[in-house]
Amino acid sequence: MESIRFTKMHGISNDYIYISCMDHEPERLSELSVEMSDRHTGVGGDGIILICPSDKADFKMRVFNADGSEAKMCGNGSRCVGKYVYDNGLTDKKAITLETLSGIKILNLHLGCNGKVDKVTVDMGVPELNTADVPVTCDALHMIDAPIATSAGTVHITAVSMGNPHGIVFVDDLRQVDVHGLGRELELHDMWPDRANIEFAQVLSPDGIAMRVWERGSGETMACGTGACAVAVAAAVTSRAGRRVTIHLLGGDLDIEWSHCDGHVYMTGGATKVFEGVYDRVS
Ligand SMILES: N[C@H](CCC[C@H](N)C(=O)O)C(=O)O
Repeated sequence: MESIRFTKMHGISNDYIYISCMDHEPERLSELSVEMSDRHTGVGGDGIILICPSDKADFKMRVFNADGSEAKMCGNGSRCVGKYVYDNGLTDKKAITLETLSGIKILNLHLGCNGKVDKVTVDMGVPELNTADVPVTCDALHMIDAPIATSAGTVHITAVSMGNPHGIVFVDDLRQVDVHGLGRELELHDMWPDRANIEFAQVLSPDGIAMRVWERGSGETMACGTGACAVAVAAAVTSRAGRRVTIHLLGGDLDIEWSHCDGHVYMTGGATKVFEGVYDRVS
């Protein structure tokens, strides 16, 4: 039987199981994610996140959703990786680079009064709106408020990639949205060659947006960092809000700025350690 040491952490309640692979990487990672993510028979989480060595950056992050699919980027997860590597003494740097499947990200770590990381700002890079690069099947160069027929009637979708695909639906009242039914339907819509994360967003003010998210491969989560960035970009390109906004998610708030200077999206939010443990792998 293989025993796997892990640390449970969350980024505004988007909770993952973190496994250090600095010395050894478990096999059959997709199966392991399904097993460990189970909230009844496993540790419980939205997926697993591996912290690995890198020859291109200070560290490498791999993300597996609860259904075992591998994600190319995880905003909330990257903040927790920053906390993990600093608080566990793997680095003494407060600005670190993180290799992901969607490129190198830069993390700036903020310490609390206890000297541990409590908040992180992540340079999430440049958002991608070209439909071919999201990817989403669409004749137009960009998918902006495009009408899409669904079982709940026509919805209007804006497609954005933050290294992973997102479909954003702006609504007048989040309380009226069937996030689980419509979210799953849109995640699996055939316009997405690789499925997509689906965000429902209600603009509250020029600098405040509430959202809920149905994540590809994990279902509704309490928060999604890349999703919050995608919502901020979609709100700006459709003139619904400014380029510096607070996104209010079920699990907490994220501050997002889409910089006029370099076109990068910067996300700032919390990172929390819950507990450590050892998982005895069953299969
Ligand atoms: N929760 C993550 C996103 C995971 C993305 C994953 N669901 C996918 O793209 O398949 C975040 O904070 O950005």
